[in-house]
Amino acid sequence: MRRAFIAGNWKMYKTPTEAKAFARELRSALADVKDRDILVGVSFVNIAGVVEELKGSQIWVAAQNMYYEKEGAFTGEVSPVQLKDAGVTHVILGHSERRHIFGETDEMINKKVRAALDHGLLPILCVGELLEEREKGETEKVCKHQVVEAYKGLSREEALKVTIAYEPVWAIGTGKTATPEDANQVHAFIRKVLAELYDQDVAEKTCIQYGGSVKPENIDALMAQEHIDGALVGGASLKLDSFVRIVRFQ
Ligand SMILES: O=C(CO)COP(=O)(O)O
Repeated sequence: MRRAFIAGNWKMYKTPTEAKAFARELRSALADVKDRDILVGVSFVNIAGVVEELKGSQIWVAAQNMYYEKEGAFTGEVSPVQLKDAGVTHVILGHSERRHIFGETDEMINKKVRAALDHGLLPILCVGELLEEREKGETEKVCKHQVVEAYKGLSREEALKVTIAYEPVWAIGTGKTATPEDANQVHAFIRKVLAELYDQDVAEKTCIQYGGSVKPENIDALMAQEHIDGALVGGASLKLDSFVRIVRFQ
């Protein structure tokens, strides 16, 4: 059985002061939850405060992006070595907002996945199709391409360290969720791609989260699906009650 993994992606929300206070509240509200993995993905400037608040708890902290070089003249960028030292365990890579607003390519994402693993960070790789791609029936083709490109050069052992978040772009921040059955079908397909790239064991062990308008009202139905192992939650992770309810899915 795969362990459930619920992650909040705070995106570019919360100041350092707000993030610290929220992390403290979250820690106490979730203190008794031990049977699932929990993570918050925070802005770079919020890492130090949130890591401090969550130290010794079971809630992990992720960055939402990074550069793939370990150091150098890359003004404005943040390296995996810096992130590791700052206390994050995971890094969200290839989010659709990175791909579509900031022009990240599959090649860059592959380099970032490589660099994260080289420096002891666990990648959460986001994949997902645009609305027009879904309408053209290209969902599987797009997701396969993004997975194959991102995993290029990864050994089997490295592949086992990657979490995938399937986030259909048309469902992000729109209130439209893929139906649990539709999402499950794509998750099953992604597992098939992993079996082709590696083997059945990698396919079965890889955690695949769903993301896109996850809310307290739909989390239970999503998590009831065989191939949905968790969620990457945007808007609904910013409020204590809703994120706590999502983490406590039944
Ligand atoms: O992009 C997302 C998580 O990474 C999803 O965002 P929403 O939950 O706000 O739709």
